[in-house]
Amino acid sequence: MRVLAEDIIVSWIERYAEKQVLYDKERTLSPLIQQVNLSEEFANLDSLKAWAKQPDDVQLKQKALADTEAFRGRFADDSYFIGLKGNNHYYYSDGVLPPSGDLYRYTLDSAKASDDWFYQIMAAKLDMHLNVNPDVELGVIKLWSDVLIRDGDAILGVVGTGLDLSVFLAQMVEKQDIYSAIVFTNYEGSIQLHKKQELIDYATITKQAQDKKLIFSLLDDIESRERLQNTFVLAKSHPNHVKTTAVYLNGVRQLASVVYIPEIDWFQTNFIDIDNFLPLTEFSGLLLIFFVSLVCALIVFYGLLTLIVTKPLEELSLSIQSLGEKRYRAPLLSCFAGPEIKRLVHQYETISRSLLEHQSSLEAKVEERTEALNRLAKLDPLTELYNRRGFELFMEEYMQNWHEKRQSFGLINVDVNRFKAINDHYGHAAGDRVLQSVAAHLLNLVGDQGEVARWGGDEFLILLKHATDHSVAQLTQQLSCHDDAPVLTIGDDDIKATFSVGSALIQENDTIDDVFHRADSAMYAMKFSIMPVSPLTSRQGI
Ligand SMILES: Nc1nc2c(ncn2[C@@H]2O[C@H](COP(=O)(O)OP(=O)(O)OP(=O)(O)O)[C@@H](O)[C@H]2O)c(=O)[nH]1
Repeated sequence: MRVLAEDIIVSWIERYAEKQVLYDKERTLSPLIQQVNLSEEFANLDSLKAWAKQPDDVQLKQKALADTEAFRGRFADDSYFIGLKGNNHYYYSDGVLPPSGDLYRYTLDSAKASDDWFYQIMAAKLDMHLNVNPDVELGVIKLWSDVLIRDGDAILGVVGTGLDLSVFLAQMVEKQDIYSAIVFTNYEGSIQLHKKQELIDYATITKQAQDKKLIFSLLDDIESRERLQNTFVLAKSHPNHVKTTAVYLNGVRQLASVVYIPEIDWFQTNFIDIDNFLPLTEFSGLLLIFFVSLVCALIVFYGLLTLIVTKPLEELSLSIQSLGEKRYRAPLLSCFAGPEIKRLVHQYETISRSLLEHQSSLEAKVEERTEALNRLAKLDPLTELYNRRGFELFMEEYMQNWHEKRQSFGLINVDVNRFKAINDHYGHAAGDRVLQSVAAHLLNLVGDQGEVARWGGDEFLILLKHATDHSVAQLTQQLSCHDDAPVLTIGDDDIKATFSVGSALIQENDTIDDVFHRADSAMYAMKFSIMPVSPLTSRQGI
């Protein structure tokens, strides 16, 4: 805001100051410029030049003074002065003839400081010079326009007229409306017009450099002085155009606008206190509008960002999370989602779908394998009957049904007779095949009336559901009957597998062990009763 404000002020001041210079030229400075022009015309009077060449020639003097007196009325101050180099005489005329009756006032003396201006102007060959100088002899302070009397390269003297300084100073105070200071300086920066008269550098031409009151010394710091000096150089190269620079004056940051006025070889410098002239508070309305606009823009930006980026990414994140938690939910995209995000989500969906398919096929396979392993863990690999572990699960289930639903069951213990002898005689492989045929035989007998298991070695167990004394006895009878025993042909031999069978029916307060032991004991009772009469093969009659 500061930069903006200052830009506005600077460009405004530049325009204002340019206009003002033109205006000042017309109004304030035009009398001065006019006096300078008149002084130049005055210095060119032929009779004056002729007299100046021979200052002691009385006739030439009379002729010249007649012409200068005729000219005097054209000067605003109705006065003029003539200083002749030839005899160092100083003439002054303001319409009042001195008692001597001669316009001669005194003789200039190069040794006198008050007369130094005369010799300096000629030495410096300043064709035109404006000078604020007290006239000690006459006791007045005037703004003098000094012009050289020349005859070709030869300098014959200095003429000019004075203007009342107070008129200019009054006009400057009038003009000082928006400015903190208006300063007119000569070509080297000596202050010629200033509201504070004590700052005016009187008779600057005759002073030593260190004694001059320069505008630059008014400034607070070296940097400001250098900036103003550079601006003077710049302004001189662009006459009548305002050049600006920021400086510190009286502890305040000010904008100095400098313009060079070639007609009088002066600079006009106007200082303005920027902060005071246009404080930032003036911009508070603008600031408020800017702030509200900024907030609105941010809200719109946030909304768009949310719609285009944040929301779709959030959806994507939720979807990824759901994927990790195995409850996949496809991301829902609004039509505002950015094209890049849509592309990203689309790619994510493709990948996640294939991942899900792969995962579900893997899971199915794992489940299948687990089931197979579970089944295998409960099965006897040789006979494919339930093994001890699988059968125990059934025993638990049957016991539970007994306790909860009073479903009775019977347990039948079946042991192959003399199986060792089969093994020993026909070999282990043959023994395996006998066990397999026994298993098939038992399954066939039991059917869906119960479960069959290989308890270990050549020992099998049967669980008979909804059993009664009768059904248990009937099955036991069937198993014990040697005529119905399974026969396996190995080579020329038919091997008949006969069984020792013991059974028990669940009784009140029985544990499964009780039932098991009763059946086991019954089986052993039978085994001991029939041993060792059962034949190994039907043909051998062993
Ligand atoms: N071929 C084969 N033999 C087995 C298997 N498991 C156990 N056996 C054998 O079965 C035989 C069982 O012997 P015993 O317990 O004495 O049974 P048995 O010879 O029928 O004697 P009794 O029960 O008194 O009639 C042992 O020789 C075991 O090595 C098997 O999976 N396959």
